[in-house]
Amino acid sequence: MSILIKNIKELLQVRDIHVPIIKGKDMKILPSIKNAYLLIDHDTIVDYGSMNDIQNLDADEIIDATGKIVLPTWCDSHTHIVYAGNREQEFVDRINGLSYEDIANRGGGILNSAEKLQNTTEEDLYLQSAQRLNNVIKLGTGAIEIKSGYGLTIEAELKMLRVIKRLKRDFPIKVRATLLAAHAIPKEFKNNKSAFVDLVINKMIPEIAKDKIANYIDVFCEKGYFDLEDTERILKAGIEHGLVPKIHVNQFNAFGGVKLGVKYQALSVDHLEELNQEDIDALKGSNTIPVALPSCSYFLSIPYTPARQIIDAGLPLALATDYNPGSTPSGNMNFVISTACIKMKMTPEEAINAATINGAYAMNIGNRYGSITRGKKANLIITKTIPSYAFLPYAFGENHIDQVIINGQPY
Ligand SMILES: N=CN[C@@H](CCC(=O)O)C(=O)O
Ligand SMILES: [Zn+2]
Repeated sequence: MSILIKNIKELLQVRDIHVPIIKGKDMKILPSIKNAYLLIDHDTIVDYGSMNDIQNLDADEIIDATGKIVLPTWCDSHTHIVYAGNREQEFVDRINGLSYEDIANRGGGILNSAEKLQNTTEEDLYLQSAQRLNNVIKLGTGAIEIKSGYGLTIEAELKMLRVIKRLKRDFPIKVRATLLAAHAIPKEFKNNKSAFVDLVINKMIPEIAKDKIANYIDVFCEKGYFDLEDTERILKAGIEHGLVPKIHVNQFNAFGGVKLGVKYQALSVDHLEELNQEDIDALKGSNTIPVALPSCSYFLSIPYTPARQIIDAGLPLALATDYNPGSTPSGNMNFVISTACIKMKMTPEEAINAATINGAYAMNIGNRYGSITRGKKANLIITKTIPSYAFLPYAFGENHIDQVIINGQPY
């Protein structure tokens, strides 16, 4: 089955040679072809170019994209979409004056979601999560990372990871799985955190790694959750079991988590709402990509990750949703891109690079995802008729997507 998309107003993120990561000033460059065509064979991009150079290309199906822009689907490298129920009551509590920290201290927050998840059947958890995944694909996400972390017991963490495995099997997009056993300290371990860290290291990581059900190891490195010593112990254990670190750091406090992540060659360090010069220096010369989650800052009214400081220091930056029931009940990458431009002063080119090639890097899937390159997966967004690609972040809150193509098939 082949598809020819012709008369494309502008084809974005065209890279003849695969580019693994985009940093600093280069993030301002978004290569494109105006008045373009793109040819798909089965699930793969096989050719593209200017309509002026098109040579009798034949295809089983032709899509006329006059007035429309075509770009690679979003690569969302940080989500928690497998969760049970919602936390809108906590949202109302925050409106009425409580902080995220106050709610967590009262036994709400992550512990609230863990209780809900433990009391939800695996089938129901799958159905709730599948609905969210289906929705985000329609919003243009073509590759996604999903974390555990609302289980907090071996059984419940395994339940989450099995649901992720089933989503991977049942949906056509690329799914990567992360073990985030150290997401919060369960009530039973309130006064004995080190016993919980021991459980994570001695039982959870070996058991889960044995099933080869996760790709990454994550820790919520934050005051009141897991400190540098806990994080280091967990990362070491994860690495010993073949898991690559990808961590939550600097959401509320900066105290050396970034440097620690770099020391253990984390693929990414995520959140970074609080960031100091020492963190920036640690990232320089490393292979660790910083990941910003602007929808989380928006929802919690906390600072935005200082994108300008990061990019102007010559570093790369990826953008992701953080879709979860507590700090970001939205998986809309289009909103992330708008918010990055509006609130973090990223240019549309920087935001699109951050959400495609750099998002793919943050999941280590750049060889097949993130750009329009011959041989990469035909995962594409076809927009509605819009005046330019800057219109995508500019006209925020509206859906500009006409069609999503996943593995060469309209979704
Ligand atoms: N900060 C840690 N984890 C999630 C929020 C979890 C929750 O509140 O349920 C995050 O990335 O924002
Ligand atoms: Zn998160």
